[in-house]
Amino acid sequence: MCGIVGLFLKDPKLEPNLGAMLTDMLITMTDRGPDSAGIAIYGRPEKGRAKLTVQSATPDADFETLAADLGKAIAAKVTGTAKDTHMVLELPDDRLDAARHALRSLRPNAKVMSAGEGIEIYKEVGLPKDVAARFDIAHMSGTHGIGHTRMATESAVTTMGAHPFSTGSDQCLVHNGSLSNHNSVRRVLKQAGMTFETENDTEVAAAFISHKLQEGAKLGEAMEATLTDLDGFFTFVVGTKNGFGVVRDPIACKPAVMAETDQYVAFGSEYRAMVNLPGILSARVWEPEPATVYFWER
Ligand SMILES: NC(=O)CC[C@H](N)C(=O)O
Repeated sequence: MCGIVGLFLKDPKLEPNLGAMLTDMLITMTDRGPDSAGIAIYGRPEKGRAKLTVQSATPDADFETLAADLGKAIAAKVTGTAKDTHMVLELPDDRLDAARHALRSLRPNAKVMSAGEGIEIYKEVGLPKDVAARFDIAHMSGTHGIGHTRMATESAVTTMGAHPFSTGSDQCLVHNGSLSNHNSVRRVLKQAGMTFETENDTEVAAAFISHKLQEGAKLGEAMEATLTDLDGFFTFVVGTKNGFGVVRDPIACKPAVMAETDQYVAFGSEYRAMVNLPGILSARVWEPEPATVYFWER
């Protein structure tokens, strides 16, 4: 099981409703994954600024002076917005690497959920309705987003084991299925310098795509490579700063439905995730083909 939803907006008029639409879609998929839930939201990037979303199990202690401490450490203006166990830190985009580095010594127990110009990732153990409420996802606006509700197969039920996984700037991936060769792919990626936070198979898929993108591949090419190099079952939905992609393994036993109108492209593990979207009754609705890469970029 596991439930996936995704929404890539073409019509800017829908942007204020992105969080509300994704929340509704994800809650519909609750019975596909009771363990943990997460959402990646891509907001419109602000020129010269970047965002670092961090999570802490002890937010009161860790977040109170974090923005000021980080600002001092990297000699730049840093602002922080806390939501429950997560905090979004905004800082100059050329100080992002320095900020990640400083965070490791300033707050050794804080975890980086995502980094980039547009992306924010919120994920925790729990049901979609509770996770979405904790982070007030329904009031977030943005250009595209991806949600996931997990029934664990490959690693422990923890915050870091929840999807989406982000292994590169403005990148994320969610997965329904299980990979049989993730340990050997992880070894190869580690040798190439990629680092991992969990024993999870999906994190390997995310890092595989990030590594291909770092090597200069386009999103479509990186996703195509999963079909030859990753073994097992998968439906993947991938997000980048400007793009949104879907790919299923050649057997495609993990369900997937897509819908497209002039206003959006939507993904659901099942059609019922999309029933409340505007104009769904006249949308083009189809099942993505096995071993076929679909992607949209602005
Ligand atoms: N049920 C699933 O699709 C699980 C996805 C992935 N293998 C995980 O454990 O996180």
